[in-house]
Amino acid sequence: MRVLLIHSDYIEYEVKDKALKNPEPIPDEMKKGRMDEVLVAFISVEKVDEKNPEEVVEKAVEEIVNVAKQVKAENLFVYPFAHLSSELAKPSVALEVLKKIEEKLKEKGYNVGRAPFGYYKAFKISCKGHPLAELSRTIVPEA
Ligand SMILES: Nc1ncnc2c1ncn2[C@@H]1O[C@H](COS(=O)(=O)NC(=O)[C@@H](N)CO)[C@@H](O)[C@H]1O
Repeated sequence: MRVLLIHSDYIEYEVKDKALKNPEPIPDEMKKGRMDEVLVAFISVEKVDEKNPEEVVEKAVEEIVNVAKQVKAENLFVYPFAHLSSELAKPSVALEVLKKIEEKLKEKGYNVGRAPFGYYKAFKISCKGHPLAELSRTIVPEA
C-alpha cells in the first residue's frame, strides 16, 4: 500500500464519470464533497496487500493516526488513488480495505470522510505547506 498524506486547508471533489465498469454505488450526497482543516490520505492499495488485508489496514490506521497527532488534525479524508503504484490490488479488495480504514479511524474518534471509489473525480486541495504537510508511507504485510 502506498499512502500520500497531505495536511490541507481543505479538499473538495466532484464525481465525473465511471472509471470502473462497476464503481461503488453512492448516494447523491456523495457525488460532491468537501472537508476543511483536514489530513488527506491518498491511498493506492497494492497487489501485495491481498496477502493480508487486515494487517495492512491496521498498519495504515496506525500511520495515519501518528501523523494526525503530529499535525493536530481531527478531520481525516480517505481518497482512493490508483496512481501511486503500478501494482494495484483488484478493486474488490481495494474498496474493502479503504472502507475498513475509514471505519477504524472513526472508531478512534476522528471525523472521517471518504471519496467515492471507481470514479473519475475532479478535486481541489490546498496544502498547508509546513514541514510535515507532505508525507508518504509504504505499507506491506509481513512476508
Ligand atoms: N487498488 C486501488 N487502490 C485505490 N483505488 C483504486 C484501486 N483500484 C481501483 N481504484 C479506484 O478505481 C478507479 C479506477 O481505477 S484504475 O485502476 O485507475 N482503473 C481505471 O482507471 C480503468 N478505467 C482502466 O483500468 C480509481 O480512480 C480509484 O477510485
